[in-house]
Amino acid sequence: MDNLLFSFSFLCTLSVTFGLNNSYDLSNFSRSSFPPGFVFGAASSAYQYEGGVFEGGKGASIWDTFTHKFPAKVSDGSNGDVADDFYHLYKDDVKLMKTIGLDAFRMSISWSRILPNGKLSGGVNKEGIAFYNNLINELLANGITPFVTLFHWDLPQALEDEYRGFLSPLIINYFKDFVDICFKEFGDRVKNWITLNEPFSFANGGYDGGVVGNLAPWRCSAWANCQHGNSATEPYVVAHHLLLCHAQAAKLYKQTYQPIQKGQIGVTLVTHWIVPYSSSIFDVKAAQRALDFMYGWFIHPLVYGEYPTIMREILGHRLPEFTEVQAAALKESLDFLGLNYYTGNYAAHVPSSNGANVSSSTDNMAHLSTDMNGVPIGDPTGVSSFYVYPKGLRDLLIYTKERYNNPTIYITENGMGDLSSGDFKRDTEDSQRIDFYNRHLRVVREGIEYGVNVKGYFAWAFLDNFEWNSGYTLRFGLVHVDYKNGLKRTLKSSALWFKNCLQN
Ligand SMILES: N=C(Cc1ccccc1)N[C@@H]1O[C@H](CO[C@@H]2OC[C@@H](O)[C@H](O)[C@H]2O)[C@@H](O)[C@H](O)[C@H]1O
Repeated sequence: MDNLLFSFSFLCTLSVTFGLNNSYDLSNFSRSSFPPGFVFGAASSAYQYEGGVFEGGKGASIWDTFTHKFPAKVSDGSNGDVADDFYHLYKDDVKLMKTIGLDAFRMSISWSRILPNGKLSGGVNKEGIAFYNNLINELLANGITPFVTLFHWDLPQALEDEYRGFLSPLIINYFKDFVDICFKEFGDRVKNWITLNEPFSFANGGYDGGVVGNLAPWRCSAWANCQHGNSATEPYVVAHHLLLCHAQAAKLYKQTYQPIQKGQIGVTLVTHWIVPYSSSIFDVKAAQRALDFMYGWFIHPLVYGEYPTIMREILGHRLPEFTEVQAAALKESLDFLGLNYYTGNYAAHVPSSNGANVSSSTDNMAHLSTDMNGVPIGDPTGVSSFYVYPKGLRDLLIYTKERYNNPTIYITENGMGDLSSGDFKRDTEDSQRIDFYNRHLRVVREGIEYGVNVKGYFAWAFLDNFEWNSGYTLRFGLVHVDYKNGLKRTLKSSALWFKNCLQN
């Protein structure tokens, strides 16, 4: 049994042998439950929060284009033109962060707000620089540490039009020019940088759509109902360029800025935890394949400088190669790993496709499901594909420690969505969200006790916001936003629960 499978099976055994079971003591957590200096935060992203779509000199992003050209791809036909109007309301929101007692706030920088047409040659937008300086200063003035994501999917439309965005290797230098400005302008105060948010989701959602649904720029094969694209090849090209963008950005930061600014840089990856549908070796192997195709696709190159063996075996030349220099740059690129975790899935073996309808979502030869013999993997949530499965987060943390050299980890997103009911009381008295956070924070603490090097935890999300293909129909926030009443903010029960826990 190869060592990957061994470690995966080891993990399954562990959860039985050591009684790491599913029943949780639901008592509230307190800061003292976690190591000194453990960071508690909440997260956001530019397109989902800011609004100000064309204010202050901002250029169009692919999400501005996608939501305006294809409103039917968003369940309520909405867009981020206004969103939470964070662009204008951020000072009040920072005060709410302080009221809750958050240590940190994860935000992203809109590339097209800094470089309206994506490139230096198009000019730097000074109003964009000013907005992020004001936001960063407001956070710091209120004792809140900014964690800044440089790319959270909102690519400048101009780069998509001129070069096809991340399908072109040219994107690597354009991304480097963009992050150079950010390090230079904000790096004296920003000490926690995340290059990319979920390269898996951008590559799968933007170029295949099979797992996360169709995200901008909405390319995939014709048989999957896209006008342009190739689900069998483009996700791997885009993912390769995303990894090279990350490596270049990290190299620039470490060589030019880190010695003076003394910050740290990492990347945020997302994965479900994958459980074999049965104890048959076929399903155990299918689960490992599914994990490698979602998580290993990115973490393996970042730790070992190469894609998982199983991906190379299945994909052959569909999977690009790293040069030795690129592999070395990847392996040196992480000060920390950001992990986004939402749910678990079962995986059952399926034979390889007969050559028809090949896609990155089915290359793993695994059928993913959220139930076993009709029994769901956990409590349902407002998101039809997300079930509450805290054990998966613990198993993921232990797996990452054992398999990927025990990196420093921040949980950069964890949370649950409710279907927006329109009833204020129902939407703000969110007891299931309290239970969700309590159960997931408990397993983070178990992971730390097991020796996993977790340094912080960010709730997704700080505010209810524009939830991509779900628009405003889903609410993930600790803070309620009333879209029918001037975007009024109200702390939900979960925000008050966090406040209580964080002050002890
Ligand atoms: N949404 C993702 C991408 C994803 C979706 C399904 C399965 C795996 C990964 N990831 C993070 O989830 C957060 C919650 O995402 C929601 O998940 C459920 C979907 O139905 C909904 O459309 C999406 O916004 C996003 O707001 C963050 O911007 C993003 O970083």
